Amino acid sequence: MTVLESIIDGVREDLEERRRSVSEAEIKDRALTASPALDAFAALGGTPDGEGRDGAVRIISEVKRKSPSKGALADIPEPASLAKMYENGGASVISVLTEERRFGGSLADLDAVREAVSIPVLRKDFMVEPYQFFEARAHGADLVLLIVAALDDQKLAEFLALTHELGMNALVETHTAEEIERAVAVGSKIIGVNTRNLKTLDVDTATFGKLKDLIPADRVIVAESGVQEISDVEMYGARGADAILVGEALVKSGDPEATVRAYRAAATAARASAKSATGVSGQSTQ
Ligand SMILES: O=P(O)(O)OC[C@@H](O)[C@@H](O)c1c[nH]c2ccccc12
Repeated sequence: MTVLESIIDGVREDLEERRRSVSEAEIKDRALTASPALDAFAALGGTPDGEGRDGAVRIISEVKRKSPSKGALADIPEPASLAKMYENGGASVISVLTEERRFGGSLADLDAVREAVSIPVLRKDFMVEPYQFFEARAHGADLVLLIVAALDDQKLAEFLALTHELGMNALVETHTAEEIERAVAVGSKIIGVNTRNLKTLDVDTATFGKLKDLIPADRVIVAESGVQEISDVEMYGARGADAILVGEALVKSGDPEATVRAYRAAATAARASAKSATGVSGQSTQ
């Protein structure tokens, strides 16, 4: 069994427990009466036809207590105040892990962050049942994560449609050329390349540059995972990331606000200079 499969087994068990206390009818009702979702695609710099982008590299800042690969990262007693610091530093989206067993997150964290910030919020979890999409919306999420490696084509299409019906966007996460092809084919507007392999947990940040050109330029392209220092965000920016998802480096930083600000500026500058060096949109010479 891969790590991903064993995480999903736990997610399903926890989900059945929640379903026993809040029925599907009830959670649907809460989803449909929640205040409307914010436009995460626009917040990440997306435009309808890919034209007129401003060239800024956005930072998706994550509230992450622990992970299966790294163990405990940070206590985060107040996710709301961390999220507020991220927002003040210029984050474009806040990602909140809601998976409990391996990542120490919860829907209560999502509620707290939603209350605290006015930018879009991503519910970061392992989405395997329609119930979770209603739940995400009911708890104020604007964006959900869809992990291509965890879904067959039919589920991917079904879940993307449900996400859009609920007024949300999806960050569709890939790790291989084949997964990118599937994400593109289903019409994903926001596509992430996770440089961490969720089956083995190995990180190789070069994966982003190798795969990025397979994603059409009218999609919002997100580099995910593996940022340790500012040179990593510069590399992702130079390789043409529209946005970068950062967890560990921000939760461990003594000054999350300044770190987000510095990452955004450095990635944007690196992207601009790579672009002017080659004359080709967002590509480096390698
Ligand atoms: O802490 P990092 O290396 O900056 O990674 C953040 C984020 O990309 C990572 O948390 C992540 C990416 N995809 C996921 C899927 C599920 C859980 C977590 C993730």
